[in-house]
Amino acid sequence: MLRLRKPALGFTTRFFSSKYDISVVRNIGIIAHIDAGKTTTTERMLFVSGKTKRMGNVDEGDTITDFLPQERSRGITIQSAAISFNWQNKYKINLIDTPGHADFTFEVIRALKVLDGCVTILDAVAGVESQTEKVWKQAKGIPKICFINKMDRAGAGFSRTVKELMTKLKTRVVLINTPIFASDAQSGELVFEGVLDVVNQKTLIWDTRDPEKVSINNVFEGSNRFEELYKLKESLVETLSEFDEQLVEYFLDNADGDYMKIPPDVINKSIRKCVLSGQVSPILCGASFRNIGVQPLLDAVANYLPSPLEAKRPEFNNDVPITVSAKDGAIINKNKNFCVAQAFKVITDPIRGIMIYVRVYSGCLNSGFSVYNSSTGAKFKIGKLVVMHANVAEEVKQLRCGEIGVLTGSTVSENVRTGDTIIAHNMKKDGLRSLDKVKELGLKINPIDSPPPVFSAAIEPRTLGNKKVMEESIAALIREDPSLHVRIDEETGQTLLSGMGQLHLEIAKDRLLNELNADVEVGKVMVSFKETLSSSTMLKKVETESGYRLSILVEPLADAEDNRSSNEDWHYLSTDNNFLVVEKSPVFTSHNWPLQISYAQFVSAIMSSSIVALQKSGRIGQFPLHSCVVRVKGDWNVPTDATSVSQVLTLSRSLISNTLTELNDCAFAILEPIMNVSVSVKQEDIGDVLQDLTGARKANVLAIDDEHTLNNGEDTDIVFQKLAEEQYLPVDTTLGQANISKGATVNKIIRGLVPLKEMVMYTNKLRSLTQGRGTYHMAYHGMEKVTNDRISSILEGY
Ligand SMILES: Nc1nc2c(ncn2[C@@H]2O[C@H](COP(=O)(O)OP(=O)(O)OP(=O)(O)O)[C@@H](O)[C@H]2O)c(=O)[nH]1
Repeated sequence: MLRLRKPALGFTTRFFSSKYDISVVRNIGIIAHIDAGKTTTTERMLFVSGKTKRMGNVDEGDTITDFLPQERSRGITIQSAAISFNWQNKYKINLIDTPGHADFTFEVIRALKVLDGCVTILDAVAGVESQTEKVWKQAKGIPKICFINKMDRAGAGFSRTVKELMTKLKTRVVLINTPIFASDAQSGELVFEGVLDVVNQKTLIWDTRDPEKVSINNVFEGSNRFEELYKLKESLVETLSEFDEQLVEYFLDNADGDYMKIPPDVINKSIRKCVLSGQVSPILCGASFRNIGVQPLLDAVANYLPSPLEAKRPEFNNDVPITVSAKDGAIINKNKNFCVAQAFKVITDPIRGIMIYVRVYSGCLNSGFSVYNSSTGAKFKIGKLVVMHANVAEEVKQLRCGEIGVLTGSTVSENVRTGDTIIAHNMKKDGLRSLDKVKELGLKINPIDSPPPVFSAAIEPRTLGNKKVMEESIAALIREDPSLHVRIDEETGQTLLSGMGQLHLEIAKDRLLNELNADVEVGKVMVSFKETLSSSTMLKKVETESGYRLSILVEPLADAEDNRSSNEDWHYLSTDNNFLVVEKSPVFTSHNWPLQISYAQFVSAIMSSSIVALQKSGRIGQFPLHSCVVRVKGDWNVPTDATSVSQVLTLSRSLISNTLTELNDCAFAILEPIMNVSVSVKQEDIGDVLQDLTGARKANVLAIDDEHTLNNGEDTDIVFQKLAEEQYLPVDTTLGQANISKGATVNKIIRGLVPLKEMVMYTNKLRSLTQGRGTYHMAYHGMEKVTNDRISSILEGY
């Protein structure tokens, strides 16, 4: 028996204090459908790496990463938690465990923004579920490893899940290990006990009572697993050879044409190359709950996922030269001392106050640095820097290129929001003096998109005296979670809180009442409708005696996208798919900037006024505007001696409101959220469920498939179907050969697009139609114009 566990480091040990080697850093995320086992796998990773001394369990509510009271009581992940640990005393892994529930999709989006690689977890019984497909698409361009978890469950199908991965996610795969089962002496049933390691040509069998004990044995020619291993290794090498000529050369020159003679380091190098170029996804299997398969998964993270040196570059608003050096990491604009970081998460800690999570993309951030927020134009000093281990903080002096850490301190809280770009300069005392005004100070990493909120609820203080506490508490919630939105209804004066779903609003209510002690009453949860424009407004212009000049119009997003040119600068307005477009000024350029205020401050002022003006301007139901563009013409002017942007703010707000007021009613249309719904039912219930969906719920049914079908209707790819058929896969002994192609259960999946309004209270209806056997999952698909015959029913509810 070997012990695979590494010595515990404890929470406060800095991993690589003196010499910093960026190539050993792995910034990874764990993504999957709800309940696939993300948190359980994270918890086991922390244990086997020596980070924790005991294993937490989701079911007992004592995990490290799910530390919010709501997470522990409900057994689900609500917010993504970041934790750092090391592996093999060499690799430093910064891991983010993300939520699987569709209502918390923003948490996944913002984590993916700063991650370099992902582990996708799958439930071996459920296979590729709808949210897996969604997060896979969201993680486009990020190298991914797949871990087929829950191999211990009855009905687990390893090969069936691999086939689904290939056909539904359209990915090429290489099998790193496959399951090993043993026959239970008493029941005769197959019990999952370990894996066949294809790369190292070994078997790994876990002692489930002690997760650190693993029995590792070579598979020699003539032994009972050799034939299977040979076929798997052949398939692995053949797939890699399609993408890696060096491996073909090695095979021909050094391995005498024998797949088994290619050593693990050569295979690992080839897999790494193919994973980084996005050509294949390595597949591993295990049962985290039974502590099986986690160590090989961590090896795969270290071996195959990119370091920050190899990771995809962030997308910037401006073209700027980026080079990479092994010592310094990314160097932006040939300036080694130029630090660019992005804030991706804000939390309020009861002891430390506001904490801003950042990812450093170039240079170093030091505690006490003067920094610049190029998204808002604010300058401020950062306080302490810390690295988080879930909810435990370790103070550090510096965050270096590629690292993920947290900014703290009172100045930080007022000056940074989620998505902002932080810029620092490590050369002079006044770190900002020698930076290029537009190329460096104007550099912004594209912000983090927040999907539109689809549900809202009115919130009222129980007494008038509680109004201020309520407003401050809502502001604190939104600062942490920008996928929550608040607006005041102009007509009723009510405060409306909107979010991604019913659960999202329920959790927000819970936090307002119990964590933030806001004594509020929350009304009925209602669907959030929007309005949009079908034609542009007139251009409105203002010119003041003191020298301000602004020309603004509002247009439909589709029109602005059709006419997009390099002469304009696009800024996302943080909500409702709205944008601000600023046409380039021929007067104020990078070389000629005589103004006291910065470009970032000017843009930020118009962004704020646009957000407020667009929220109030719907004509038919007074809903917020969606998919619109506020365009500022390039002839704008600000007096050179103006030190504040308050005038820009006031003027732009009234221009936008006035030009929208002048539009005809027929230029507005109501939009409603449409959901991607999949309902899983028994064959005998399908008729009733279908009738209810297509009748009362106005569903557009796209497909009815067998569960585990390899064809997911919508966009089947013949090439991947064929590749999946040709892929060598071990027989799913737990299911029997026939089940690989036929599907293990008789459940049917109905997939369709349904207006969210018609899905309210669906849980109860489905329960009664299926005697509690049916389940469903829905996720936001998009906003669609409401047909004329439904407008009155929508307005009735408001
Ligand atoms: N049988 C079995 N159950 C598992 C395994 N891994 C996780 N589970 C169980 O599956 C359930 C969900 O596990 P979680 O780790 O919370 O799943 P998750 O993907 O983090 O869930 P969300 O974050 O809420 O989406 C819990 O009851 C776990 O005990 C496994 O390997 N085998």
